[in-house]
Amino acid sequence: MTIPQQQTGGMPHERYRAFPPIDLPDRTWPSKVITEAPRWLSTDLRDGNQALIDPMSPARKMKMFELLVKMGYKEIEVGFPAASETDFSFVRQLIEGDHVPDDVTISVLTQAREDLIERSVQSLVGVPRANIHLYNAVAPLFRRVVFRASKDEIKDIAVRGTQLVMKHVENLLDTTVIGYEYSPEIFTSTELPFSLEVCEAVSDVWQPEDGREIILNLPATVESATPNVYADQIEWFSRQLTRRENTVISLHPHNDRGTAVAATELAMMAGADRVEGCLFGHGERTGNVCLVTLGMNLFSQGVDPMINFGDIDEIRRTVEYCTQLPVHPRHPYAGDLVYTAFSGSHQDAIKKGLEDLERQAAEQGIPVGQIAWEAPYLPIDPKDVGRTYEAVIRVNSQSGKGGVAYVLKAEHKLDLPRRAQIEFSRVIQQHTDAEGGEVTPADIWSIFRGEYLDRETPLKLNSVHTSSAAGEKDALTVNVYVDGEIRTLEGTGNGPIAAFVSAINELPNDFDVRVLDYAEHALSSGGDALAAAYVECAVGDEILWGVGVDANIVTASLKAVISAVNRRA
Ligand SMILES: CC(=O)SCCNC(=O)CCNC(=O)[C@H](O)C(C)(C)COP(=O)(O)OP(=O)(O)OC[C@H]1O[C@@H](n2cnc3c(N)ncnc32)[C@H](O)[C@@H]1OP(=O)(O)O
Ligand SMILES: CC(C)C(=O)C(=O)O
Ligand SMILES: [Mg+2]
Repeated sequence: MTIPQQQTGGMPHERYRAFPPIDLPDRTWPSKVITEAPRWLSTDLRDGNQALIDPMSPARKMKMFELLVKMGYKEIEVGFPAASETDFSFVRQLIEGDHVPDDVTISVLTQAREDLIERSVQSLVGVPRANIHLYNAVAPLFRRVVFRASKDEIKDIAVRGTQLVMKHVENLLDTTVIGYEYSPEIFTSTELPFSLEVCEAVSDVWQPEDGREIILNLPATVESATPNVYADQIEWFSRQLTRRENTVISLHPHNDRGTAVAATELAMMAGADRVEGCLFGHGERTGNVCLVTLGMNLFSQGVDPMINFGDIDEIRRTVEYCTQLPVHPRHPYAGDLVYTAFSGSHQDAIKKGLEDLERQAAEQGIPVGQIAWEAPYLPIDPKDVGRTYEAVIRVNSQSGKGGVAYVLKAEHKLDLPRRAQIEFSRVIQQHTDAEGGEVTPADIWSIFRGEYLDRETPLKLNSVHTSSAAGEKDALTVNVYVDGEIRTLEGTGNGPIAAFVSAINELPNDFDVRVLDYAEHALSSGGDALAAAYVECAVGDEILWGVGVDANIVTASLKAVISAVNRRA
């Protein structure tokens, strides 16, 4: 057999260069395990907002702020107040309206320019605690193209900016505790020793000590390497840095390569203390790292994210309202389809998994919600984020018996025997092949009723008169409509079903019925309980299942026999 040879994609890949590896042979992060949540900072109102087609109105910003507070974020970057009157007045609105809880620190971003720093500081008057966040780009490309400045001049922008922050916050210090964050923008594309040199110089100015931390935020402003490179950069930086005990190393990953979550997690393993990101990965270009995915990834590993994602749909709806952008239906943990299985083998495994959890819970006498989660294809229990199981299993042309059976059991308590499941799933398959698309639970129920419960010809049970033991045998008298005409039938047999079958086999219609299998179960408990009966019959040369539901189990069984007969082609 010849293996087909791949052809060149024909694109100009030679214009791009691989990112060189970091020389760190004794790296320790690959064998670390994340055991606690980092300090989180939400930049939804800054980096997220600056990248929206339609930046948030004050009302939308307030909704976002309230959501972030409610979820548990304690550090929130609320804007770039020197950028616009809208941003400035939103910060004022938060402070003057007393919207910032005591345990929440807001921060504002500024370039290292005195007028902008001064304006940013003014925006914070009256808040008990806030962080000023200053940035300047330090990477070679930016030094050459944007700033046209030498390394020393770039370092000087950072140093001077820090001095200016300290100068301008002087007047606030009586009423406000001011913290400081510095970002060497484009950290990941900058020579590590130079980033370190700039950060050390900034720290020399700020003078961190016990009770006076500095946040050094090391952004992947444009993600340009594999996640392991970011981890190496963070481990290298963290090891070299002086005053490490009073420095918070913060990550600010963007998602240009689609690997921001992975890069963040590896960089956390490499020693970072803090993570900046946005809900659902909003932010410039492909966005900032997604705080929902990061938090829920921790949760799914048994680590408390220190954020409440318990009503994921409400969080998603609020973010969609604020950003006016939709969350993808397959977004991890939150998308419409992420706890949904369409394909047959997945549905089968999920159904068995959920039943197994219920069995374990019953055995241990505790609610399912207290059992350690382990279910095929479902990394977390959808109920933990406020979803229900109803939406888990959905049926289309790729679905098998398990999904259909699951819907009938979950929605109508009908627990079909295995071969009946196979038979009914073929009925559904005919429907999906003919119509295409998804079959909703309502469709499934209507098809099921039409197929098994609602057919009334040629037979329809009118009433069961007697069912009594007659010696070894059961005797039965029933009134049945046969082709619309009422008839009283009598029969005997080993049990009421056999008696009924012998009676209908006496009819001139030549039904030729034999019972092959039988199952029954209660549908509900209590005085008005219903029972379901399933009978597999040979009717002439066809093998057919019938289903009957009734308050009386004997009547349910007879209805099931009639159901099978009426389904005969
Ligand atoms: C990676 C990030 O997300 S960084 C945050 C980016 N966010 C934003 O920029 C949103 C808000 N910004 C704005 O609205 C505007 O940029 C403003 C109002 C702050 C400033 O606007 P302008 O004064 O028109 O300047 P502009 O934004 O074009 O800045 C370019 C100038 O600032 C300099 N500059 C850029 N960044 C910085 C910085 N961090 N520190 C100091 N100077 C800087 C540039 O070198 C350039 O200088 P030049 O004019 O001498 O060539
Ligand atoms: C301002 C900085 C932290 C930034 O947003 C980035 O580098 O992406
Ligand atoms: Mg950013």
